[in-house]
Amino acid sequence: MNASVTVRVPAKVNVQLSVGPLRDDGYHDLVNVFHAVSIFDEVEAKESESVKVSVEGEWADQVPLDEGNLAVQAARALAKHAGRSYGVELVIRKTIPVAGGMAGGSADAAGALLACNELWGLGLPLEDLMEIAGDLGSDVPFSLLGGTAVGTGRGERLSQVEMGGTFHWVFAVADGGLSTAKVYAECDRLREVSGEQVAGLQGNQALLDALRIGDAAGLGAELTNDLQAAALSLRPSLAQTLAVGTELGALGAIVSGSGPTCAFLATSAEHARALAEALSAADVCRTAVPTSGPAPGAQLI
Ligand SMILES: C[C@](O)(CO)[C@H](O)COP(=O)(O)OP(=O)(O)OC[C@H]1O[C@@H](n2ccc(N)nc2=O)[C@H](O)[C@@H]1O
Ligand SMILES: Nc1ncnc2c1ncn2[C@@H]1O[C@H](COP(=O)(O)OP(=O)(O)OP(=O)(O)O)[C@@H](O)[C@H]1O
Repeated sequence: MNASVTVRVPAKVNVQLSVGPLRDDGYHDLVNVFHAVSIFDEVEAKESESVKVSVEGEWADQVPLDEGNLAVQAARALAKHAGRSYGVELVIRKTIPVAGGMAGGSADAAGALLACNELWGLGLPLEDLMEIAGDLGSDVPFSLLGGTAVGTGRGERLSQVEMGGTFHWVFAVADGGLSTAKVYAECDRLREVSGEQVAGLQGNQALLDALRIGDAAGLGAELTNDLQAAALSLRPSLAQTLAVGTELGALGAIVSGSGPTCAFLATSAEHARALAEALSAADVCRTAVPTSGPAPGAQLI
């Protein structure tokens, strides 16, 4: 048994998010092309008699410290799977924005699964952890896997996408988050009002080809997010953030998942740095962060 284990887990952006009709269980079927990016939370797991959590970093005050914390839920779910009442002290070092559409809570849950599996010496294979992850949240399996992957079902059934290079991104982080459930509900409401019929869900071949050959311009042209209209309806100021990034030369601009973070695709690392500076100066976001993808999934460090 190790006395302490630390895991690093990436944030994500959805480069295609196609949303089907509301299911009877309250979820939506998706075609969800996830792409992990190099913004990471760290989850440290230390020996302890009981399950405890603390959070450090810029976003710490927005993260619950009780049973609502997804990392705590993950530790408990893993102990239950193992049939034991293990304890753990979890320390989350948060860099991923909270309620930002970048799967921050899911990252911490994935980190806790991997760290506790190691701390408790369980030796469960990734496929078992992925199974537990899917019950914790639709995005949690991808946080374990990382890279780029197509998610179907609720987004929890994953198949990895072959990748041909590195993409350079800027994330414009907003003040205040958006509730994922409310954004899905707003998507349903807007569809009801407009009478829009949801067509069959399928992967966009041009997008998958652009990912495969590392074609940033091709990827930028094909970015789509069915939740974007709903996020803009709930947070109209995001329209200006997207417009400014586009005017500043982004190859593509999109709301990240359920928002309110906006993602911009750049031509190079240098372009991403310049774009981030210009977005910050334009005063259309709280902060703009240059980064790249794909990033690896949850990893012991
Ligand atoms: C928007 C995305 O981040 C895109 O990757 C995900 O679809 C959301 O994944 P998540 O945050 O892990 O969401 P969950 O914790 O599974 O679900 C939160 C809520 O989002 C809605 N939800 C989520 C996933 C899905 N396929 N359909 C949904 O309608 C449901 O109202 C659900 O109660
Ligand atoms: N470890 C955690 N980190 C962040 N938020 C957490 C955590 N555990 C529980 N939460 C709760 O979950 C809510 C959603 O946070 P999260 O950062 O996962 O949103 P998100 O990035 O928009 O999710 P997604 O992109 O998966 O839809 C927060 O408002 C917070 O109350």
